[in-house]
Amino acid sequence: MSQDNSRNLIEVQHLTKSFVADTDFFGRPTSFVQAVDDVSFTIRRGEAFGLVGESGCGKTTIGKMICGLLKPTSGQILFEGRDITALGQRDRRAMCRDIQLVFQDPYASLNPRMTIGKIIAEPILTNKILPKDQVDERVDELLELVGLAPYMKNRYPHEFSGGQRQRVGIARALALNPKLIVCDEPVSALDVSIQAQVLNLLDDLKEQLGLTYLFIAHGLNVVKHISDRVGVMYLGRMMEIAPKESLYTEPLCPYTQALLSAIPSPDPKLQRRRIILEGDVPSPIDPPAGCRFASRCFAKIGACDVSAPEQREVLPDHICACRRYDNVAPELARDLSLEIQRDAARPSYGRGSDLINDDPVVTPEA
Ligand SMILES: Nc1ncnc2c1ncn2[C@@H]1O[C@H](COP(=O)(O)OP(=O)(O)OP(=O)(O)O)[C@@H](O)[C@H]1O
Repeated sequence: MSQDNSRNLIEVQHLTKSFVADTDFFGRPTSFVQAVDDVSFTIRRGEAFGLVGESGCGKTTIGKMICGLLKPTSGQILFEGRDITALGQRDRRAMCRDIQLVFQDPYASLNPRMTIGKIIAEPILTNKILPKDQVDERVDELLELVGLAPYMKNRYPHEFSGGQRQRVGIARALALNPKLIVCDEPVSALDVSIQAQVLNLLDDLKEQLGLTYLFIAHGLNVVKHISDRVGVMYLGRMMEIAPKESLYTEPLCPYTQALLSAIPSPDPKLQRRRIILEGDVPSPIDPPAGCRFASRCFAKIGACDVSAPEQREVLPDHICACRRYDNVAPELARDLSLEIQRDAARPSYGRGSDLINDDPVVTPEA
């Protein structure tokens, strides 16, 4: 990864986290869940880094380790060049002011007994950011920043809609002027129409306040709008990292291609070639020895079962951990990003045709 380090706000290096899955009669661990395994990536100042992958692949665990809520098993997290995993409690608390979290569930993340004014003021008072007589004014300012009226501060969370509650959660995260906000699936609990509003708000705040985001989501469609670069995870491993433009048009890893093919087309007259992955995700307690995705990969070769390739920069700024990245038909990648006209002849994939899962093209109703 050749990069100017001063551009990076966060550098995650060989991060690993395992949880105890089971213990024996004496309470000694007998098996472990490998939630995150040797993951490395950077987040540059002022960028939104999207982290995607299906449920259980380790996204939230990474977010929690960056926020200091979980201690890594091994690896480093450099924040402005300092390893936050090695800090003492006081230094970590100070550092945590710079890294705030917006939670997935706006219904569960706000204290129902506090007014939203108090919820937003709490971190300011606890961290003694402002004199008490200025806190009220700051709360009004934060409410306006997230599109809520200051008079609403005397209301309780149950008096707000899901979208409004998520705005309160964002205001609370902004209260300490953080440098990085970890957004853990911030819109997945909201209606689709409200999702777009909250995503637009986050995008506007990023421009206005020069924020940096780690934006966690299940699917590539949610992060497409907001992210500058995207990392794709599978079963604890980082499979691919690329700028948004190249990830969506030139996905190199077969798993990324499968995720992209699952994005529904907004135009019913257009159809997209779907890659249906067969089989289940292996258990994180006993993950495959080679590439984590090998058991479901349509492009795998024998070596994929034996050893996992390292993450490496295979195109400028495009990192991939797949030894088959140059063997999967480029036409397939193009079809996934450009979409195929419904009546167009199906393209021949040549070399890739024996590799891809040639499932039928789904034809939407006219
Ligand atoms: N405290 C814990 N104890 C034991 N196992 C855990 C713990 N937290 C997470 N795990 C396991 O670690 C793996 C990764 O979990 P994580 O929540 O990071 O995944 P995720 O990608 O964020 O999933 P989701 O999108 O569903 O939130 C899962 O197998 C999960 O069961």
